[in-house]
Amino acid sequence: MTDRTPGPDPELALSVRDLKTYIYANNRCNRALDGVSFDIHRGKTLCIVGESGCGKSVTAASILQLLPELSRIEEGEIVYHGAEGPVNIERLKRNGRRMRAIRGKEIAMIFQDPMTALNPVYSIGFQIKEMLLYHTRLGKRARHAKAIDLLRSMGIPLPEKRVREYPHLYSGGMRQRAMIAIAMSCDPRILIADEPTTALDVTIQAQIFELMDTLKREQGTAIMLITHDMGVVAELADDVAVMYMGQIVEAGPVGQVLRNPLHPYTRALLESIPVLGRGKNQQIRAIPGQTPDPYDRPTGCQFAERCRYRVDACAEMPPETQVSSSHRVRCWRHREFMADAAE
Ligand SMILES: Nc1ncnc2c1ncn2[C@@H]1O[C@H](COP(=O)(O)OP(=O)(O)OP(=O)(O)O)[C@@H](O)[C@H]1O
Repeated sequence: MTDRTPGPDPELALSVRDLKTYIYANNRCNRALDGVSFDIHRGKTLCIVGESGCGKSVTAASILQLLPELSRIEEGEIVYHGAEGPVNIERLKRNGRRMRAIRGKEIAMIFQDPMTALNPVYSIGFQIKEMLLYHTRLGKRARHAKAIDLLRSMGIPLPEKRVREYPHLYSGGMRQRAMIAIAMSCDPRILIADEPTTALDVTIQAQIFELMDTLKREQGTAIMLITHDMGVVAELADDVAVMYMGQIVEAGPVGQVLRNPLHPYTRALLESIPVLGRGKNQQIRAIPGQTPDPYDRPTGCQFAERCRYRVDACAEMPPETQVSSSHRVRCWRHREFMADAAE
């Protein structure tokens, strides 16, 4: 008999399973990530969306082993699928050789504010070349040529001149492009982008998103994009994971989740975005109430207090239910929303 067990998915770049990352302060514990699972695939963008404090950045920091002090991965797995086979990141030493090689070279990150990542006292070219020196075997000339090529491919005009310039001479959009150039310099398999365009105006924002989309399509980079904006999700995501208070409350292919949102929180996020062309009288609903104190969470559904569909059952934590092969949700009442969509 032939073995029909499916082999590992060759497109899988990262898989996170039941990840629990806790932060400790004053003898109290914040379950910042409380059982988070998702996959990131090559050539696809996964958007992680949710309000401030839901755990988006702690997810990124867990993957890169850059967690704040007094925080710890308590349970779960983060498996990076690199060229040399799977690696359990959570078992690596934070500053060990393997983790340092993965961080930056294989999994790169760009941040909201490029000035926090760019060093003001070195030229942009120097900073790209440093990455190449540290992570590749390229010689001096090749590093310089690659730095210019990278700036050119990021749409920076006159790259031969600008490679020598310092960050303060770059505009906000150009700095963000330079940061992406540094991140992409070693051809990472995964690019994590934490709200990369929040500080930029909408035209530049659209250009940066287009650039990220090109990287995904042409280089097969797997992108994990962190955002609080459902508009960004609709535009860029292949898959989406909606987070609330350290849990993924709904996840799936973007078309399925946006067309048929099954969690009241996803619905509320969708109602909170303005739609172009509907005029200024359109109903945009802010989500009422506030997130609970992370150090003193309710035992049941974390969203219940703010949920207009709340019932008694919500005092108990709803299980995660798989509603199709790739769409999952954590809400006692999701079947009713499925029925709504079918009508
Ligand atoms: N350095 C830190 N020290 C203590 N608690 C932290 C720290 N960073 C995050 N937290 C806590 O961890 C939880 C998750 O926060 P996280 O920063 O991941 O949220 P986020 O979704 O990225 O928010 P934002 O959109 O504001 O960046 C929150 O309860 C937050 O208060």
